[in-house]
Amino acid sequence: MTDARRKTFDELFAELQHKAATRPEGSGTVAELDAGVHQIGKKVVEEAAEVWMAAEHQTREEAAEEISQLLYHLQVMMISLDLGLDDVYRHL
Ligand SMILES: N=c1c2ncn([C@@H]3O[C@H](COP(=O)(O)OP(=O)(O)OP(=O)(O)O)[C@@H](O)[C@H]3O)c2ncn1[C@@H]1O[C@H](COP(=O)(O)O)[C@@H](O)[C@H]1O
Repeated sequence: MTDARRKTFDELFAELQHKAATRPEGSGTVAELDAGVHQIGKKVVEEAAEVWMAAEHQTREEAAEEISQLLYHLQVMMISLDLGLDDVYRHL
């Protein structure tokens, strides 16, 4: 991971929505969506634990990477539940 910004939260969400709609071959997102809410939930919990461990025992950069992965899996869960960004943002 470089310091250059690759994409924002909203941009990633739009990309994942597009993947879900077009189902390109080889997409990990499509595979995770097909695996279902239970499996996505396990990834969310796994990544949350990795964020915690990285925060306590690893570098800030490693923690940032784990946080990005947690955000990704949360977005997959949102799409699986047919939740849009506004459905979540209105609770912030
Ligand atoms: N940002 C992410 C992203 N963050 C995390 N992950 C996935 O989350 C998992 C990270 O888990 P770990 O590092 O713990 O690795 P792991 O435990 O070995 O992973 P698994 O064996 O469980 O798959 C991996 O499966 C990654 O592929 C992501 N997968 C995809 N994206 C982005 O999502 C977009 C769509 O991706 P595709 O659907 O694959 O085309 C692209 O822009 C990608 O860059």
